[in-house]
Amino acid sequence: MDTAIEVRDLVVERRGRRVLDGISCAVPRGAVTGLLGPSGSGKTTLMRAVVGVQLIRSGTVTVLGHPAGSAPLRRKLGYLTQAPSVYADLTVRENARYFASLHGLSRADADAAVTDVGLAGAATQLVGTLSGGQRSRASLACAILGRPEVLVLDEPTVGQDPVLRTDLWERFHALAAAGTTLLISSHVMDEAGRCDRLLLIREGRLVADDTPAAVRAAAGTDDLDEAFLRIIRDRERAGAEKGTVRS
Ligand SMILES: Nc1ncnc2c1ncn2[C@@H]1O[C@H](COP(=O)(O)OP(=O)(O)OP(=O)(O)O)[C@@H](O)[C@H]1O
Repeated sequence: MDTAIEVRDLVVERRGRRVLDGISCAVPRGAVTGLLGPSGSGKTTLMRAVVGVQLIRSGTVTVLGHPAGSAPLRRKLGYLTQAPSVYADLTVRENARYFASLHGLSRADADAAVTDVGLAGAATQLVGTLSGGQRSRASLACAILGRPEVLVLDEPTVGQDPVLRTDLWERFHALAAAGTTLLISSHVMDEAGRCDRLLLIREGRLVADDTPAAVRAAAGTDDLDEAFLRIIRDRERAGAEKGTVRS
């Protein structure tokens, strides 16, 4: 496997509480990897560590062979945060063109990104007047327009209707087919099946790192929601048995 992101023994504490507890995983290049887990399980924290904006307690995070957050990665990594990061007093197009200019890209590149996220019809609308889902797509346009080698997208499909979600997933796969590495978080299990690989995280620990097919097979169910529950139950049972042996 050609690895784009490598995480080793990552421990993160926030306000004195351990929120990532020794995570190790590898994210393959040119594929869509889903980061799935319940609310508060540590998905955003892991993504922040990959982007290099999270203070870490120990461990290493390497992206395209460089330490996370280091200068060579600045132009190579795009990050979509959960909170839209576009200017409310500019139109969708003005935002995209502004971010394109920062990357030395053309207006045509900016307009293409706006079209890619399905916002061509709202290009001249002020971001402050968009719906939540549209605003999130305006942010997404700005994250993808530099054609970064690695895209870290924190819940990019929240608030989108089913048709748009399908369009966005098709776009993600088209980007991966063109060589982009995508790490995408979601807590919606029906999106897990759309990923090439899955990282399942719970309470700051990785509970699965495999393809959706292998996760289904290991858990003995086609339903990924159920598979996730079974994996957790099995781990808890194994942990309890270990505890019994020790005592
Ligand atoms: N700024 C912060 N200060 C202290 N603790 C934080 C901070 N941000 C998050 N946490 C805690 O870290 C843990 C992991 O949070 P994180 O945002 O990474 O989870 P998540 O899986 O992305 O959740 P969600 O799906 O709800 O976005 C949670 O217990 C959360 O309360």
